[in-house]
Amino acid sequence: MEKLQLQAPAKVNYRLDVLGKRPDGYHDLRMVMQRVGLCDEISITLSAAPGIRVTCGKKGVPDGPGNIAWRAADVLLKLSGKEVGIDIAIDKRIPVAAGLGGGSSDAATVLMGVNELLGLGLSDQRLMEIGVKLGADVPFFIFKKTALAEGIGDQLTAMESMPSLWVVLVNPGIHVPTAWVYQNLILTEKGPATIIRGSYSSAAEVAELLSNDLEPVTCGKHPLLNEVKDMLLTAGATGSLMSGSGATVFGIFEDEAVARKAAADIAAARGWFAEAVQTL
Ligand SMILES: C[C@](O)(CO)[C@H](O)COP(=O)(O)OP(=O)(O)OC[C@H]1O[C@@H](n2ccc(N)nc2=O)[C@H](O)[C@@H]1O
Ligand SMILES: Nc1ncnc2c1ncn2[C@@H]1O[C@H](COP(=O)(O)OP(=O)(O)OP(=O)(O)O)[C@@H](O)[C@H]1O
Repeated sequence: MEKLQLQAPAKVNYRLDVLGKRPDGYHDLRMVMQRVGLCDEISITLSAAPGIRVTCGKKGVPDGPGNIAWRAADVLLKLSGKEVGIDIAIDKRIPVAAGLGGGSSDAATVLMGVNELLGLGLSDQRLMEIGVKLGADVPFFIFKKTALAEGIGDQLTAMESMPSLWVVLVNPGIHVPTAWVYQNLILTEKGPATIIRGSYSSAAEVAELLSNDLEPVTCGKHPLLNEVKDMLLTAGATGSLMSGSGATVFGIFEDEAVARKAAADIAAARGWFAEAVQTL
């Protein structure tokens, strides 16, 4: 039957301001979110045998109903009322529990893919409303543009203009549960919020935007991450920051060769995950 082969990209947070805690335990945020060209490969196949089957085969990622991609397919299959089977195979390239939104991107990609395969005709807006119930980052991956994200991360406004950059992602094998980071965040009174413009035109301008309120929490527990940030700057990055709740750290570069050399040198020296990718 019908099959789709799709790519689910990772994201980095150029900025993450925590504005306050909500009565439901979630936090109000103000973020700038950017997709990057490190992708999970997802194939979705419709079959006659009813049920949803997810295979991933990556350590730390469950097959079956524990997988966020399974839950995404389940919502749409139930909504369709159809008696078909959905087989999902995920080739996981994005580090897990790494602040790169890998699970959220898989879920968003499955929502968009199953919508198409089952001919449901749901709008992106509707898919985003369904997606936010699976995870706060899911709507961003359906939006598909560099965004100012507010609310819990689901109120999205497209940035007017952002430069195409090289991003070096470095993960020293540290996995951090997002819920733990938010639970250990100490909210402090801050001065007036920095203005976020709609338009940035160079790595130097984006570097001025780089700031993440979750960084002190994760770096406090894993001080090695401060060293990773410095390694990226020494290797020529215009700026470096932890992404999301961590523990992946990224550096921004204008020059492809410098970015590729930085990633190769860090991977060779320390044996860590280090890749140079482009912004999407
Ligand atoms: C850190 C980020 O990745 C930045 O983009 C997101 O804020 C997290 O997005 P996510 O992983 O899709 O988040 P969810 O799966 O919905 O929630 C994971 C946990 O993070 C906390 N959480 C998440 C989003 C938010 N605005 N406030 C929160 O406090 C909640 O305690 C929740 O239990
Ligand atoms: N398809 C999936 N891909 C990755 N992790 C998954 C998936 N399904 C379930 N999980 C579980 O979700 C947790 C981590 O999710 P994910 O990789 O999205 O974290 P993250 O990259 O830190 O996300 P964020 O940037 O939103 O903080 C792990 O406990 C993992 O077992």
